[in-house]
Order: sequence, then structure tokens, then C-alpha cells
Amino acid sequence: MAKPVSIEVWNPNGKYRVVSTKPMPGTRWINLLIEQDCRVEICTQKKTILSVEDIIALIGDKCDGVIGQLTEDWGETLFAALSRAGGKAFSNMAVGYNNVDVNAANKYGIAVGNTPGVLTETTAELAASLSLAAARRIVEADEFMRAGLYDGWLPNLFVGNLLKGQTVGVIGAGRIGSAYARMMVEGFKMNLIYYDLYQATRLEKFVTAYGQFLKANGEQPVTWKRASSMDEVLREADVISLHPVLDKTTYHLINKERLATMKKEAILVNCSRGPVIDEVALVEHLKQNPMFRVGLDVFEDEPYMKPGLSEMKNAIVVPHIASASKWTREGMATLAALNVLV
Ligand SMILES: NC(=O)c1ccc[n+]([C@@H]2O[C@H](COP(=O)([O-])OP(=O)(O)OC[C@H]3O[C@@H](n4cnc5c(N)ncnc54)[C@H](O)[C@@H]3O)[C@@H](O)[C@H]2O)c1
Ligand SMILES: O=C(O)[C@H](O)CO
Repeated sequence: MAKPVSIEVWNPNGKYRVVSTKPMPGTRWINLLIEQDCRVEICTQKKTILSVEDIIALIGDKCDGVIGQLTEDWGETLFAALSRAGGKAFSNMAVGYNNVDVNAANKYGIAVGNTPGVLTETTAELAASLSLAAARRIVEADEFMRAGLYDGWLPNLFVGNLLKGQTVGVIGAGRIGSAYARMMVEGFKMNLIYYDLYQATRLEKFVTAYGQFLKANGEQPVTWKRASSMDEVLREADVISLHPVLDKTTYHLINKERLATMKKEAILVNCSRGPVIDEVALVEHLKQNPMFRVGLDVFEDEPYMKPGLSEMKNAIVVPHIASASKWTREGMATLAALNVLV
């Protein structure tokens, strides 16, 4: 049995007991729960990733709903425990829910919620930031300055890629993929090629209208193409950003063979889920192709990186912060609370 976990309690006499496995930003989410007569218990344990046993201890004998995190394994064991405690709702504070076994939740009659929409632009902005940072070698250049190595302007110093007029490829043109595509097309006048199981009609209309606007102003119009396969995107694009859900169809979508089809100087960005890329194959590809660059927010075995990745100068790595803006994180917490209330 896990040791008792430390908690902070709000509204101790509330009728319904709602547990949040982590403190979340802002107070709006707490107030919403209190207004609906909930006793709110927040786990304050100094341990980033809670185990299934820790969460069972938090659920206890009576629990009406839980707000959990993407680092937790919400499968049969936890839904059974929540059901035994009388629980009716589980809310994942994330849009991605690959850590949640929805069939197990259904089996126990527990409703599952996630937090889409409020993180779309924030996540797309990080993907755009990684694209720019990789194209212009910002992290390498910053390290160079701080190491005191700069001794004057040189024609060949940190030469990178110009984005204007190049092709941006998006794999998974849903909410975030489409928002990222719009930023890159409108902001940097890139042409778009995308692959998704469904047609991104609004995105296509946007690029068409923007192309017409540019043409009317005497500029080269931007173009779009819906690729018939993912491989077409990999072959043709200069910057490729991954935004699909993680499921069986997208696991190791980017593997050794597919990396080999990409341009030698391409940029690959991943703000979806780590296992979409075979990270071992990626490290090898980065070693063999020093002009190929990546920007990664997510990793196959989070929080770890595969051996060799942290030494690669052509990789920019950040710790799963794509949705980390104040507005968005408070919005995610608010949505997460609303999910357990409905
Ligand atoms: N790094 C982060 O912090 C962060 C933040 C937000 C979301 N995410 C990840 O991004 C994902 C996408 O979020 P969203 O809100 O845009 O979701 P969404 O459902 O709007 O978009 C996902 C898209 O992927 C497409 N897709 C599914 N399978 C595919 C396949 N095999 N090939 C190509 N496309 C496929 C879907 O058709 C859909 O258009 C989430 O599931 C989550 O895992 C990560
Ligand atoms: O899926 C999500 O929402 C992210 O990974 C965290 O914001």
C-alpha cells in the first residue's frame, strides 16, 4: 500500500468530494467546484509523476470525481478504484488522452473529459517558436555567446534557413495543426502541404484567400496542397510539424525509412506526443545529417530522452511546455473542473 499522500483541502464540508492529483494554476477552477458544493482536495505531494498506488490512496473510500494529469496511467485499475469509491467523472487536464483507457471508463460508467480548444493557439505558437529557433539556430547561437566565443561578425556564422517561400508541411491538420499552418503561412509566407485523414476545408479557404490578397498586392501568392499520403509531405516540405493524436495509427509514424525520405536540410518539429517519432532512429538520423534539425517538446519515454539526443547540436529540446501560457493553463484548469461538474 502506498504511503498516505499530502493534500490541501478547500471547502471541507462540501457534499461532493473532488480530488485533483496536482495543484493547477489560478483559483477559478476551485471556486467553480466550491460553488457547486464540492469539497476540493488537491494533492501537494512533492513527486512529479504519481503512481497508480498513490492515486488509489488519493481516491480513498469516497470520491465523486477526479481531475488527473497526462503523466498518469488511467486504466482498468484506477477506474475500478474510482467506481468503488462512487466516482462518476474523470477529467484529464490535457487535450491528448492517450493515457486514458476510455473503454475501461465506459465499463465502470465513468464519464471522461479533456481540455481541447483553450490550448490550440498556445501550442501552435510553441511549434512556430521551435520552427524558427531551429531554422535560425537560436539555441546554438545563444550557447556560443554565453560561452564567450563571439569575436566578431563573420559571413558564415550560424547560417540557417530562410522560411519565406519555402514549404511548410503539417501532419495532422486538426485544431493545433491548422493554427500552426496559418501562423507559418501568414507570418512567413510559406506554401502549405498537409496530410490528415480529413479535409481541412477552413484551412484551405484561409490559404486561398491569403494567396489572393498577396497577389492583389503584387506579391507572390502562397499555395496549399492536401497530400494523398504522409510520405508526400515528408518528401516535399522544408519544415514539417507533427500534430496528430497518438494512437495505433500514429505510433512511430516517423521512423528510419521515413526520415531517409526527408530533405537533408529539413526541419522536423514535434509538439504532439513523443512516440509519434521513433526517437532512436531520430538520434541516428541527426548524427548522420548535421544540417537536418529538430525541435522537440515531447519525448518517447518522457521525462527521459533516448541516449545521444541531448548531445546533438541540431536538436532543440524543451520539457513538454507547448500549452504553458498563463491564460491557457488557467483555461485548462477551468475546463477540467467543469468536466467533473457536468
Ligand atoms: N505538447 C503539448 O503540450 C501538447 C499540447 C496540446 C496538444 N498536444 C497533442 O496534440 C494532439 C492534437 O491536438 P488537437 O487539439 O489539434 O487535436 P485534433 O483532434 O483537433 O487534431 C488531431 C488531428 O490528427 C488527425 N489524425 C488522426 N490520425 C491521423 C493519422 N494517422 N495521420 C494523420 N492525421 C491523423 C485527426 O484527423 C485530427 O485532424 C493532441 O492529441 C495531443 O496529443 C500536445
Ligand atoms: O495534450 C495536452 O493537452 C498537452 O500535452 C498538455 O497541454
